[in-house]
Amino acid sequence: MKQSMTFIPTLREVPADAEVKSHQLMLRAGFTRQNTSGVYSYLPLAHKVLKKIEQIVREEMNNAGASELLMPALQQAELWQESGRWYSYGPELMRLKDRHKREFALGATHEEMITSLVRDEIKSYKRLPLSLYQIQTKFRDEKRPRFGVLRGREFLMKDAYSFHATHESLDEVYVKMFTAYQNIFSRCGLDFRAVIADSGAMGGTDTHEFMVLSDIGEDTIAYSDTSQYAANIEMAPVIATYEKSTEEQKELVKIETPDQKTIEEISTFLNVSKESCIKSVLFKVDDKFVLVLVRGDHEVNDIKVKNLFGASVVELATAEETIKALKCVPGFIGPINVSEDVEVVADHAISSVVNGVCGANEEQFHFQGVNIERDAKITQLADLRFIQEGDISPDGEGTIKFAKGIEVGHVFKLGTRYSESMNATFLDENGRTQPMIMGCYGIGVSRTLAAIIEQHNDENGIVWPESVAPFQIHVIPVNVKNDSQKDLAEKLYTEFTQSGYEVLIDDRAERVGVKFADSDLIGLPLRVTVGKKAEEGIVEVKIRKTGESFEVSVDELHEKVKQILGN
Ligand SMILES: O=C(C[C@@H]1CCCCN1)Cn1cnc2cc(Cl)c(F)cc2c1=O
Ligand SMILES: [Mg+2]
Repeated sequence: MKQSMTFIPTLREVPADAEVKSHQLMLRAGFTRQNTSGVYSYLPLAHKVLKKIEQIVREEMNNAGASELLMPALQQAELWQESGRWYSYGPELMRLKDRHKREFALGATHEEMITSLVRDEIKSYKRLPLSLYQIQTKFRDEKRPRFGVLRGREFLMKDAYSFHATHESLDEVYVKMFTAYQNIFSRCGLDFRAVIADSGAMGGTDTHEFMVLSDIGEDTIAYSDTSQYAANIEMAPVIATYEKSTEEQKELVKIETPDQKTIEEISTFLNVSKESCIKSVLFKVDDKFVLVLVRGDHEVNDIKVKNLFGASVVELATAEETIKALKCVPGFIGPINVSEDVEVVADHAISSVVNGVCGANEEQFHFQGVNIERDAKITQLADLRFIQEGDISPDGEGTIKFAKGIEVGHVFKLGTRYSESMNATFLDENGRTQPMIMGCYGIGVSRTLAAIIEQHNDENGIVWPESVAPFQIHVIPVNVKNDSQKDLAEKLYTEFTQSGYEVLIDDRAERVGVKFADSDLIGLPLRVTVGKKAEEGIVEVKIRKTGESFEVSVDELHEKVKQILGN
């Protein structure tokens, strides 16, 4: 491709509103432009990288036995009404009406679509298992689109779905997909971890997320410092046990604690440890109030609360709701003398608190000498806190450390969540009608592109792994007005292209400083500069990754390039 003919609008300055490296570099290197919040165009260089990533995805999906198809983005509301998700999803699901006022969703995902397609055609166990996938634009009206294409409202996803007669068959395909994902992200040059995840509203059992390690990742990974254990912190179970102090139980005493609300303030004001404070957090779990107790040095894990109650919505109660439910302003609430319509549950660590402190459900007052099993009515003790660094690893080996990750893949064992609600059944070998067992497997293709940039860049720009680079070689004539430089550069461009390399030539009449700065920004693996020594048949080769550069005679050049780029 000739740069004078294509469209690579590079920027000298770092755009102010781009907070993360990949967003900055995609704008500066002319890979993307934002059209509106969360909506982006992928310019020619980004488009070529997307195609490279897609090609890797296709090869691995096909190798895992899946067949590619393409489903509609326009999804009739009836499908989502059958699964119930038309009602359970809120503003994130983009909806529209056609000219006949019929309602549609813009595809946020395709469980309903694929299930309705397969149920009409597959009736016998003999036709199972079946794995299908697509690579298509998804629409999700994110509340806070940010970080460029990392969290957009329109993005490219590979979504695969598998259908099975038995759970064993699903297990087999799940492993094949898991392996395919490991291959895909390795081939994209990513440093990633597969972590045990929370299946959330998807139901089903096993689920893993593929996380690219990055400080700007929104997800927190809890991993063991000695074993292979790694989980999304949302679901990492806590197996720690707590020794109970032997001190005598004291009387319950109400004390004045003027304006002392947080655990920090209370433990300082009363000169007690955080471990002996009881943190009370009021949630709305679907449509009822639940007061969750955790030890003062722990945090409530709202996903665990959600899973404990099998709820679809769990939200922190507002101040008004708190006053309504507990007859007390936030900051002084607690589990003692709580009205019947508030359920109180506690994390396991609470049972080790002796003579603790908690809110008195009276403004400006707390209780001391609190012994929960004596003074309050707890309906359940459960694992309700976030795991912390230093906790014992859930597999019993080593201690937990945290890392931030960008979720680029997510695989689920769905079970019959959709086949039952949408009546996708088959006749098993005994002639009995059964719901199909399903799996689903997603990769954020456009997010993967940005994640690669997050992990492959330096102070001068992007440093593409060769496997996904938009081009392999950047030929740069220093001065296109000098015939020997111009002719040699074009000759090399033609020869490299004929040898099968993908070549970008900067044939613009720009100053060499601009060309080199743009070349570093765009970040192709290899640069061949044709400058003053063109007459002597000498060019300069530069390796983008290492910064190493050296002069090479033209007749050794092809051999040298072959060594560096492989092929
Ligand atoms: O997408 C999945 C599960 C798997 C992931 C792999 C590929 C197939 N889908 C989970 N999820 C996430 N956000 C969503 C947002 C909206 Cl607005 C929606 F309507 C539905 C979903 C939704 O279902
Ligand atoms: Mg996910």
